Amino acid sequence: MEQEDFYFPDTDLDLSFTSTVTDRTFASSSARSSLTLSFNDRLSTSSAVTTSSASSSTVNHRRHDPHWSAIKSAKLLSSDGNIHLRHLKLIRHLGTGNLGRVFLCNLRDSSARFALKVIDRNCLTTEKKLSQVETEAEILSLLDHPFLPTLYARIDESHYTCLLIDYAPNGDLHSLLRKQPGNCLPNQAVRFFAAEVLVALEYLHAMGIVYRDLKPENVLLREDGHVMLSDFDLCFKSDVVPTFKSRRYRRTSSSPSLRRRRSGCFSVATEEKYEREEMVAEFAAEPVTAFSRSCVGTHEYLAPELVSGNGHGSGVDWWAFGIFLYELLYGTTPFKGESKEQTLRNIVSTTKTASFHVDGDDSEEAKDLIEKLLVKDPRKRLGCARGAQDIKRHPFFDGIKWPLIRHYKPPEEVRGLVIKKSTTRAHAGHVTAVSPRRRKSFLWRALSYLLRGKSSSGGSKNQSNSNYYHYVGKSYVSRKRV
Ligand SMILES: Nc1ncnc2c1ncn2[C@@H]1O[C@H](COP(=O)(O)OP(=O)(O)OP(=O)(O)O)[C@@H](O)[C@H]1O
Repeated sequence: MEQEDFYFPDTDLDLSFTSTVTDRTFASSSARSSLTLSFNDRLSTSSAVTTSSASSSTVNHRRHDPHWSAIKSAKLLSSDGNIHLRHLKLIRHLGTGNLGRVFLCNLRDSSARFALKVIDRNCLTTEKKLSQVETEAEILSLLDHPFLPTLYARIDESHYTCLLIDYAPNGDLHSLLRKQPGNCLPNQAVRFFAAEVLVALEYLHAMGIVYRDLKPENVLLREDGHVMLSDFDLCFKSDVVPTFKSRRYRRTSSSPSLRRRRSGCFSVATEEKYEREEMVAEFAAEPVTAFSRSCVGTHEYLAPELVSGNGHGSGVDWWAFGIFLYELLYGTTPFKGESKEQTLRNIVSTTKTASFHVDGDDSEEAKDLIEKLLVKDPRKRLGCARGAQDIKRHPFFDGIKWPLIRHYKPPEEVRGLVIKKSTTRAHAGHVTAVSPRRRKSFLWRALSYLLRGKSSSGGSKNQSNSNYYHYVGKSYVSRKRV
C-alpha cells in the first residue's frame, strides 16, 4: 500500500493530527503505564523546572549531523528564522502516550527523519499534566548524549506544544523482549543494553536529573541498534556536586590469562577469580541530596522508599536498574503480584526478596549485581553513594571498556533487531572520529601544500630558490633563538 503523506496546513492545525495512518504502535497492549500519585509535591532540594525554548543552537560537535543540517536549512528558509509546523511533513503515527501522540515526520525537502511529540494542551485536564509537559521539554533541552534523544525544536502553535526529537525506528526493548523465547535476552545482549542504559543514567544523574521511569518500554532502539532512553515527564531535577577522588579499590576479577568467551567486544569470564587492589581516580556526580515525595513511576519498577512515600532520591533509579536487569534476564519482574496492590506490598515487605529461578554460569554475576541493586534500604543500595561508578565496576560488566561503549557492536543475533549497517558507522563518527567534511578540508590543505611545494620545485629557478632560502633562513633564525 502506498504511504500517504501528511502536510501541516498553514491554518487548520486540528486536521493535521487526525492521521488515520497508524503503523506499528510500539507500546504493546501489555505495556505498563506510569502512575503519578502525589503524596507531597514539595521538593526539598529539587528545583522546579521552568519553561524554556528548545535547544536552539547546534552544539559544535554535532554541526555535521544531517538532522542539524536539515534544521539549519529550514530555519534559513523560514521568514522568522524558526521551525513551524508547516515545515514538517507527517509520515505516520508511531504511538500515543499519556501526554500526547508521537508521529514520524521529516522536514520538507529533506530526508532526515524525526519523531514529533504532539501535545494538545486543551486535552490536558490537570495542572500536573501541564507541568509534566514543561518538565519533559526542559529536560530534553538539556540533553546532549548518544543514548538520549536530542530536542531539535520546540514548536508552540495554537494549543499545541510539539517536540521535535530523534526518531528511534527499532521500537522499544519491551516489544523486543516479547519477540524472544521466554521473553528474555541472552546474557551478552543484556550486558550490552544494560551497559548503555547505565551510561545514560549516569549522564542524567551527573546533570542532577533523577529519571524515575526506567522500564523496557522507555528504552527505545535507534536505527543502529544502540539505545535511546525516552519519556522524561516524570523526572525531577536537583543539585549535584561532582567529586573527583582517588580511592583504594579491591577488585575481584578473572585472570587475564584465562580463556574468555567472546561476543563482539563483550566478554564473560568463565573461570577462576582472583583479588587485587588498585588505586583508582574516580569521578562521581551523583545527586545524593535529591529529594522528592511524589510517588511516580511504574508499579513493578517502584523502589520501596518511593512506595512508602517518605521521600526518595536518585537511588530509585538504581533500584529500577536492578528490576530492569532482572526483567531482561528472566522475562518478568521480581515483585510482580496478582494485582498492582499486591506488587506494591511485595516491594515494601521486608521479608520478600527477589528470587532467582534460573541458574547457570552466566547468571551468578548478574544475580549478585541484581541483589546489590535490589537492597530495600537505599542507604545500603549499590550506586546510592557514588553513583554509576560502583555499578560499572561490578564483575557483571567486567571487560567493558566504558569510554568505547558507543562503538561496541549491538547484539545482531537478537531476534527482531534490525540493524542498519551504514548508520552505525555514520553515528560512530558523530562521537569521536574526524567528520568527513573536516577530513576533506584537511586533505585539501595537504594537497594545496603539496601542490605549492611541487610548483616551487617545478617552477622557475628563482622562485624555487627564494622559497628555499626563505625557509632555511627562517628556521636558522628560530634555532639560534632557542
Ligand atoms: N523518538 C521516538 N521514536 C520512535 N518512537 C517513539 C519515539 N518517542 C515515542 N515513541 C513511541 O510513541 C509512543 C508514545 O510515546 P510517549 O513518549 O508519548 O508516551 P509513552 O512512552 O507511552 O509514555 P507515557 O505515556 O508514560 O508518557 C510510545 O509507544 C513510543 O514507543
